[in-house]
Parts: sequence; C-alpha cells; structure tokens
Amino acid sequence: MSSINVFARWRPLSQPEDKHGEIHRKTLSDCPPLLAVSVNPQASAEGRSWVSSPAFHAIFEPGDNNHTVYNDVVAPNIPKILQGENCSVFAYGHSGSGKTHTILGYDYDCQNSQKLGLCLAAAKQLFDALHGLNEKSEGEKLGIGLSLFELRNKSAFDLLNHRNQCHIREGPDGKVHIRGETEILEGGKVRVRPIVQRLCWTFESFQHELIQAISQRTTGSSTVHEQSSRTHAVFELEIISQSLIDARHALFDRQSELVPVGKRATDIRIEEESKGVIRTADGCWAPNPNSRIDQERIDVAEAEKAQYEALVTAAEQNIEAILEASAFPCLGVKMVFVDLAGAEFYDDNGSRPQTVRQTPQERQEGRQINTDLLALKQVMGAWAEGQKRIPFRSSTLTMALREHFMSAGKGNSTIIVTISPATEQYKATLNSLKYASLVGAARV
Ligand SMILES: Nc1ncnc2c1ncn2[C@@H]1O[C@H](COP(=O)(O)OP(=O)(O)OP(=O)(O)O)[C@@H](O)[C@H]1O
Repeated sequence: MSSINVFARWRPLSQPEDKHGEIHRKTLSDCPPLLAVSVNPQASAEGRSWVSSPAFHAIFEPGDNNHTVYNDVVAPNIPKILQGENCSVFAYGHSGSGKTHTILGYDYDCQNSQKLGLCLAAAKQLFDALHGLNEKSEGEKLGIGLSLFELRNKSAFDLLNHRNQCHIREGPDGKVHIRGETEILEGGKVRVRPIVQRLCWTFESFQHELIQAISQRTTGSSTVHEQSSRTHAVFELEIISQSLIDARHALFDRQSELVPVGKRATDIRIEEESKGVIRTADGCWAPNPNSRIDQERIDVAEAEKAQYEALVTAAEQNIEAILEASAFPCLGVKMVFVDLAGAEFYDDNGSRPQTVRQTPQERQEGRQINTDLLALKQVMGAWAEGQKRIPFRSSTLTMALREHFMSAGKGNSTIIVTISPATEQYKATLNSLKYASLVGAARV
C-alpha cells in the first residue's frame, strides 16, 4: 500500500491556450485499483508517449467539478477525522494548473456546492457531523478552530492576524512550533503567542473568517499568469471545545510565568559560579581562594524554577487529560489543506515564456518556490518509502509541514496533482506527473 494517496486533475484548456492545441492523453487501468496515465505532446507524435507507473487513485477530467473531486478525495477522510485520525490534503502543480481552484475555489457561495473548494466543503461536512454529535451530547459542544498562514521566502505570515510575521522553530521537544508575536508583560513575563486560531461554532462563522483571511493572500506574476499565489498557504482545521482552548491558554500563561523565573535562576547560578574563579596574570582562569559560592542562593532560585516548571507540566497534563476524557475521539484532531505556490517552469533552452512580465523580486521568489517544492518532493519521497531520516529541515516549507506528516499517519495524506492539458505547458505537466508517479508508486 502506498502511504500517500495520489490523484491527478486535468483543468480545462483556457481560451488563449486553444490555438496551440491539447496534450494527447490516455488513462490506463491495467493495474486496478490504481490508474496510470500516458501523455504525448500531440496526437500525431507517435512513439513519444510517456507512461506513468500505476500510481493514481483517480484521474479527474477537465469537465469534473470541485464537488466530484471532493466526493472522491476528501469525503472518505471525514469518518477518519471523527474517529480521531489527522488527515492532510496537498495541492501540487505548476503555476496556473488549478491548485487554488481546487483547494479554495473561486466561488465561496455555499449555495453552489458544486464549485465550493475542498477546504470549505470539508468544513461544511464536518460542521454537519459535529452538529449531530453536539445534539446527542449533554456535555461540551464541539466546534472548529481555524488557523491560516502562508509561507513566503523563508518567513511565515499569519493571515488571521494582519499578516503578522511568525517564526518557525524547533522546540526542545523536537516538535516544530509556529509562533507569533513575543509580548513582554508585567513582572518580566514573556509570552510568545502561537499563531491565531479563530474559534468557529457554525459553518457560517467559519466561512466568514476564511473569506476575510484569504483576501490578504499575496498574489503576483508567475511565468504563467498574473494572479498567481506566490505563497504556500496552509489551512488548519482543528476540532476544538471551549475547555480545550481554556486549558491551552492556561498553559501559555504558565509558560510565560516560567520565563523570568527561569532566567533569574540562570543569572544567579552564573553570578555565583563566576565568583569562584579569578583571572590570573597570564589571562587564564584559576579557582578564587578568597571567595565562596553561595550555594543556598542558587538552590533557592532553582527550587522556585522547579515550582514553576511543575505548574507548566501540570498544565500540559491537564490538556492531555481533557483529550483523553472526551467522549469524542475527534477532539484535537486536525484536517490540513495546503495550497502550494505554483512551481515556475522554463522553456527547453532555460528561458522563461514571454507571456507574463516578472519583476526581479518575483523571479527571485520563483526560484525560492522551486527550491521549496524540490525539498517537499524529497520529503514526500522519503516519507512514502518509510525512510528513517526524512529531510524535513531542508526548507521552511518542509519544517512547517513536519507535524502534519508525522501526525497524519500512513494512508491519511493525499496529494492532488493539478495539470494543464495545454501543449505549450507539456514539460511542466510532465514534470508534475513524473513527481506524482514517483510518490504514488512508493510502497511501505
Ligand atoms: N478544474 C478547473 N475548472 C475550471 N477552471 C479552472 C480549473 N482549474 C483551474 N481553473 C482556472 O484556471 C485559472 C488558474 O487556476 P488557479 O489560480 O487555481 O491556478 P494555481 O495552480 O493556483 O496557480 P498559482 O500557483 O500560480 O496560484 C483560474 O482562473 C481558475 O479558475
């Protein structure tokens, strides 16, 4: 079994692409249940077809709408989420191939559910399911916490907090944390806020938050079109309850109280230990016979630090206890959608197509996007093959997505490779298919 479910989606030919014609393509079903694809720049170019490995769970045709894609790709994950499994869905493809159309859609009106992007359609189905659970339960109500950030040029930006810059750090626990602003509070307390999570108790409030946030997404010119998303956007939907959120806030408070106490203990230790040595005439350090370390002062400071550390541990355990005691296995479970920035592609001779003008900054961003996507490709390949060392640290994108890979479990990650049927984009389409073929063919 492959650990990543791979789908391909052909988009319709756009009007300007019409004159150059369509890639000749065939879906092959020789190895059920997986499909392969054969492509050829033109129907007449016999003998030059490239054939993928049997890697695809389904291949969507240009006439298939978002609703069809949702039913095949995302809907089977909803029962898994409700049973307590994390899931993630990535859209990968070159610029202009239809990633944003798939993940977000360009029509957010939920009356027209045929066009709704996968993220909103999933939220709608999840809210329907949560509503059923909430009705039956006497206890706490469940909702969805939405977080949304984009990655651009090695930085992360919080779209639910005025695009504030966030920092991606690996913590002492080995987990990657995405942190927002650092606040200095009274008494030297330091609070490093996590990225904003909006609590939504109805689909309508979720939809409102999402639409507001995505209006802040960055667009620019790619080598293909002028409204290209120049960032990787990560949409995180977490099943939450009020007591889980309150417990997390309590943990942040305890962590911020620990910071000045921990710093004081470290300062006192350094101060006392430095009394115990003196500098000799030749510039070396030697024990100071006239000074005595005040061990009691160090011990008092360390004891105070230990008290505050215990409070942090208790707050962490409280979160664990809330999750374990919940009647709902889905509490704290995440569904993540990633709309990757479009890979830039070049002509055979390495030059860019002349269709769209790019600024030097956009060209630089294009190179960074390609570097990120290459790193992601390597991570997906290593992860799909079950390798021990997965190169998550090789880019900000893979660092930020590390937790999603680690927590999604085998079989719960999906990649939709969006592809264009335009002959002029054959090379880029072929690249995307080769990549998908590689990931989909990997077995564990
Ligand atoms: N399956 C589809 N059906 C109809 N229109 C589509 C489809 N896929 C893409 N399009 C249209 O093609 C254009 C480009 O699509 P989109 O913006 O989703 O590309 P993208 O891959 O997100 O590009 P970029 O990475 O540069 O942002 C849009 O106008 C979109 O509406």
